[in-house]
Amino acid sequence: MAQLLDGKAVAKTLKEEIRQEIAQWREKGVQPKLAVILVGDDPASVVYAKSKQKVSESLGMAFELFTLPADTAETEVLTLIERLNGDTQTHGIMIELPLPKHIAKERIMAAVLPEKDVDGVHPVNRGYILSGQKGLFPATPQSCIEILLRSGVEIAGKHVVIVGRGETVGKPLVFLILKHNATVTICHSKTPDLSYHTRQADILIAAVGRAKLIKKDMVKPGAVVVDAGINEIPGGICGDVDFEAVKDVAGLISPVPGGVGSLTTALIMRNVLQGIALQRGNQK
Ligand SMILES: Nc1nc(=O)c2c([nH]1)NC[C@@H]1CN(c3ccc(C(=O)N[C@@H](CCC(=O)O)C(=O)O)cc3)C=[N+]21
Repeated sequence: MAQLLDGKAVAKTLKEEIRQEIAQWREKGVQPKLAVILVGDDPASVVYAKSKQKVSESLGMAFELFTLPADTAETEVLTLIERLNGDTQTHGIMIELPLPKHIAKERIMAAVLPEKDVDGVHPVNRGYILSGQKGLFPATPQSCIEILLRSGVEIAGKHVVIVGRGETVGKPLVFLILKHNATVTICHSKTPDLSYHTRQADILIAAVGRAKLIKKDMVKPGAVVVDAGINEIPGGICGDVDFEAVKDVAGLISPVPGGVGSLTTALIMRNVLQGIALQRGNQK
């Protein structure tokens, strides 16, 4: 039986660090603040926005939710973003996705000031992750890195196989992993003989959004398995890894829930703090 990569325990330590850093800013007269824009009433987005509010407040971060009706014009959303870009009291801005169809997601994502783009979706930040520069990067790929490093798993020199090439997890993760000096293979739905590749992994990361895709015979004995998937199933959520089977062959494995997902909200908060540093020009 594999050992667990305990996301909840890692999140607790991470939140404590963030809470302290927020307290330090407040002592200096800066109240870190996150603004979230929710257009329409996508039920998952409502839950995620509320969860960010709860975590913000528990860490001493100010939070404001802007809820706009589903038929809000794109220009109106852009006007709100412009106002928040210019508001020195707001350090992080994120827009809950999906947006209603009449709004061009790309224009919205490009409108947020890169230094306030705590979701890491602005084209400039997507570029910085490639070039290895300081920037704001998406929370879920950062969560994969943090759960490994903070559980004592070395990344450098390992063969990391990522399954999934999505814009929010798989693709950005390639560059974060490379920065940690691992060798990276990226696989996806069109990869022939997927299990050949996954069996080569010292560290296997699943981020495809297909429930229990990764089976026992796809994992090298003793490998570290990180599950970044969140799939809704009757009665709850499950990951991209068939946990019950894979736990018998892996050396370490992250559960869902209680794994990678436990860190993502905290990493949004850390991005707000990173954003403050960028906004002040002292690249921290
Ligand atoms: N519009 C939008 N906003 C988001 O914020 C958003 C999104 N879409 N799409 C997906 C990602 C992922 N994300 C998570 C946040 C918290 C947990 C979390 O706290 N998970 C707990 C379990 C929570 C439960 O039991 O339901 C855990 O894994 O331990 C997970 C995942 C937000 N996202």
